[in-house]
Amino acid sequence: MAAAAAAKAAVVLPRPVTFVTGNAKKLEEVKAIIGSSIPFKSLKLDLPELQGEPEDISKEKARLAALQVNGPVLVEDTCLCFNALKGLPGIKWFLEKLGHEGCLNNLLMAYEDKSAYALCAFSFSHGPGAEPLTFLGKTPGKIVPARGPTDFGWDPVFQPDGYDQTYAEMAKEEKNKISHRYKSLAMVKSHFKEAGYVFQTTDDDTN
Ligand SMILES: O=P(O)(O)OP(=O)(O)OP(=O)(O)OC[C@H]1O[C@@H](n2cnc3c(O)ncnc32)[C@H](O)[C@@H]1O
Ligand SMILES: [Mg+2]
Repeated sequence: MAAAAAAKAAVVLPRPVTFVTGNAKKLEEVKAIIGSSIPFKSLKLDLPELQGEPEDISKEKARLAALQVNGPVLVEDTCLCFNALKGLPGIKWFLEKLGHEGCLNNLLMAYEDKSAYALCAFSFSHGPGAEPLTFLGKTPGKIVPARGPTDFGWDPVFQPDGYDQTYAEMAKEEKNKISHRYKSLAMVKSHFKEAGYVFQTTDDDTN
């Protein structure tokens, strides 16, 4: 009886979940962190990004992605936030216009406080019209003059607390154990475990 009730309550989702991003470096990390724990495939789409709080940007990305994909989606929005600037600059266009490295340091020149945090907001939507769930992962650190490879965004200028290397200098596996993205995805994975979603295979299950 109890088993029948549980079976009835299970949410059935078409398999796989689509992770929508236009950022190849993000995708690499997400693949490494999710592994085989959630059946997912990726889709490269540049979704319009509103300005606002990271959680709201992420939710809106998930709503748009679910409509485009017509199925379950994961998206994420990541920002680098300076405590001296009350959490700004955060938004993507600000970072892209200024450049990720020298200019970010210059921005903080007037301030003693170089502390910052990397914030990752993953959102999951069951499909078009479903309200997205959001999972926030935050890693504190500080802004330093750029060190290390420059192949992923602001990694060279962000040094997480408790480390003497920047994200860029760390081995990928090391970053993926402590990063904002890792923490947010740990919550996503727990959610999938607890929710006990049942995945129905579709023709689209190519991973
Ligand atoms: O399609 P989406 O997933 O939105 O990809 P995006 O490149 O637009 O990504 P965001 O808006 O979330 O990211 C804002 C900026 O931060 C950069 N970024 C994101 N995650 C990062 C990380 O872990 N390390 C360094 N830079 C990162 C990214 O390259 C962007 O320039
Ligand atoms: Mg984006």
